[in-house]
Amino acid sequence: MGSVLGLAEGWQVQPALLLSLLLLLCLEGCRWLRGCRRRPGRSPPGPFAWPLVGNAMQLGSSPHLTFAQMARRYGDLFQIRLGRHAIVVLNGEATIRQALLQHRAQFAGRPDFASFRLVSGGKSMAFGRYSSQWQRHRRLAHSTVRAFSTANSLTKKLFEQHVSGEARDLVQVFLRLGAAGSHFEPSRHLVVATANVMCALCFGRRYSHDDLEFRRLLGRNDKFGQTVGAGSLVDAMPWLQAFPNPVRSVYQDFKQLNREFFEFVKDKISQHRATYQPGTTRDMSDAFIGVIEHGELAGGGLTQEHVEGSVTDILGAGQDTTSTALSWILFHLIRFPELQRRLQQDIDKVVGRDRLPGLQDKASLPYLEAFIYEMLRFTSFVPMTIPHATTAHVDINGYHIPKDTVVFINQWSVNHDRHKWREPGTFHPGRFLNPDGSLNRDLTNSVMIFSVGKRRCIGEQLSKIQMFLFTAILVHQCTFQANPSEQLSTDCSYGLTIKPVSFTVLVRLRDRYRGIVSPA
Ligand code: HEM
Repeated sequence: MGSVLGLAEGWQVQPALLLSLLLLLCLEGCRWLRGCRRRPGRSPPGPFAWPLVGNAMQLGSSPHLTFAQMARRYGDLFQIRLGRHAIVVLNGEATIRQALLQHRAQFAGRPDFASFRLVSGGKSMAFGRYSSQWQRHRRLAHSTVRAFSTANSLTKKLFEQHVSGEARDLVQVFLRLGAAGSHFEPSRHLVVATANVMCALCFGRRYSHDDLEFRRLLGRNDKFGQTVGAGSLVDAMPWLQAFPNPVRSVYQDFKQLNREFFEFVKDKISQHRATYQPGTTRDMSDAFIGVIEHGELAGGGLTQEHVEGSVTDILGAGQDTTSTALSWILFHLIRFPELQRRLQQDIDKVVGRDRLPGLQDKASLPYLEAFIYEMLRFTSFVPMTIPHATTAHVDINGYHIPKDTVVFINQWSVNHDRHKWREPGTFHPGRFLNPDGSLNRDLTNSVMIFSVGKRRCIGEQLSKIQMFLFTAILVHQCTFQANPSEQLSTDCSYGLTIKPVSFTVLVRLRDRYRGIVSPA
């Protein structure tokens, strides 16, 4: 009955819909013909773009791979169209560095996308357009992140304690879940663990792994990434919102999850405002309230809502990325048991069995660092940066790019460049070690996953500490095994971050209980 009614209603709106589509098609056709006639000689090359949809049908399920293929044909800088947007795609280390470092300000914009305006209550720094106010916002966000993590040895120690506490808790959760020798899905617990690290910094509190409301709040990271990731059709083809289709559903989920996430943060910030005491900084929320509402930036263009915007940005960006990194680390530990054994041997030799690994051990564990860098390179799990836009006309590689052009930056292409990496499709941590076993810093620095230039990630140092400590503590305490009834596949779901398809693990405590981590 419901479906018959639905069909009848559908038929009533269809003529209007068809008319609008036809009109759009005509407008697109005119624009396309004009473009063909007027295309200046120095426009970047690129594949033929169809009216209305442009190159949308060619992107496939992994646009970064498609772009790398297109780069072989058109060069490292080429142009595509998605719906009504001309998009310049940058590939390869030289071209990306030239754009983002030699023309920093010109490539530091963000597109004026409707979805971007919804993030963090419309006051997002990460998705905000480039301006002098944005620069003040970014400086403040960056210095606040540093002040609670790597600014000096004291803040570093405090941060280490937060991460180490979460890693210990995670070991207990894993041992509890695997107590009866059962396999379980680890990813959602990695999300809670990393979100807890960020909640400790932002609000001075953490949540239980069993807190269903917290888990629900964090459980839709994929919908966020599918909407704002490069190649998303949500903003490129706004007319897709006019009738039911998968793009519209993803966008509806995106709107709701942004609302809920922002409300969660807003609630915490209002509690902080109510109990705020000048001169006392309990956490990042207090730090933002202090500077924006009571300090030197009061009345300086950043408003109260920038407090909520900044904290939402940091909490959102901080948990999705780092938890995805940890998922890929576990994935590679079970995929390559021999590498896991080598990591355990190294850690046992340096740390012993009577204490947990800490940051002081980092310099003595080059293979562990190499393993993490190889995970970053191999997966390139933020394959494309958040889309950029040009803030002015710019000439690069002999091509002219007009102001306000959307720019996609293909980090994956840098990490899988055959001229730079031997067998880039092979997982081989040893590539990052010098012949004497030390870490090759030049090579680790050239892995591109945090972007470069004015939009470079502000959480890089903080997340590197987390990746090291979580991995070291998990591997020191536990052995991870794949589920023999599961085929481990390197397939992944594409978005702003690419995630492994769901997999389960078996976790065993390595030693008898020695009082470091309490038994399950
Ligand atoms: C392994 C973990 C992480 C990776 C791989 C990563 C990667 C990235 C990338 C690729 C961008 C986009 C840069 C661009 O558009 O050019 C970015 C931006 C950003 N990241 Fe991260 N990130 C990570 C962790 C974090 C953490 C822990 C935080 C929080 C402290 C954070 C906060 C941000 C913010 C606020 C931006 C926006 C910067 C801007 O637009 O100026 N990220 N990150």
